[in-house]
Amino acid sequence: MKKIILLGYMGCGKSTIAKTLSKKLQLPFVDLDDYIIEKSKMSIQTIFEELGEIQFRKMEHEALIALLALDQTIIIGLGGGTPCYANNHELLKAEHVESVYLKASIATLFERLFTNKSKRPLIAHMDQEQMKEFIATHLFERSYFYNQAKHIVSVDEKSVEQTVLDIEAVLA
Ligand SMILES: Nc1ncnc2c1ncn2[C@@H]1O[C@H](COP(=O)(O)OP(=O)(O)OP(=O)(O)O)[C@@H](O)[C@H]1O
Ligand SMILES: O=C(O)C1=C[C@@H](O)[C@@H](O)[C@H](O)C1
Ligand SMILES: [Mg+2]
Repeated sequence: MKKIILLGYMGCGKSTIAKTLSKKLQLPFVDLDDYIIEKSKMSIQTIFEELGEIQFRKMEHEALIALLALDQTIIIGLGGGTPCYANNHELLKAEHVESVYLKASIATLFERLFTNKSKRPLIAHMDQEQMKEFIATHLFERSYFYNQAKHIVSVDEKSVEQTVLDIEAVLA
């Protein structure tokens, strides 16, 4: 069964876009971070603080394997780092997977993340300048993995509705 996967940097809009896409395509949507929260009964911040990032990455890898194996066509919104750890980017090359990289510029990401950083442990403690520098470096490091998606959709200066239309077009 097909899996439509949205991936990209924190704040690129995976969760937001997936909700609208899910209504439009009449397909269930599972957010990988929410799935981990539900299974572990812990918030992402608590997992990072109490178990550490390495344990989070293991939980994330197992959650991805479990969702890809579901006998159901669904939309999955990945965590920002998911394609960049374990062999997750290889799992995304499977034939039944349609992966879509929601590509956002540093400026777009900064604008969306600065006002909304508290639930994102990697950036929660940063000031404006630190965050700009962090996003630039981190996005550069991660782009190698993101660019292996089967489809790339740019999200800069687009409404949620426009991005959803663009995703539908690449999936058609
Ligand atoms: N055109 C737009 N498309 C998507 N999100 C937008 C747009 N304009 C503003 N936003 C805001 O940007 C933020 C995107 O965050 P969202 O949680 O969807 O990203 P994410 O990729 O799921 O991040 P994370 O990897 O941290 O889970 C939201 O606060 C959303 O309301
Ligand atoms: O970019 C990342 O590494 C992360 C993004 C979020 O979706 C969460 O999965 C977590 O905060 C880590
Ligand atoms: Mg999200």
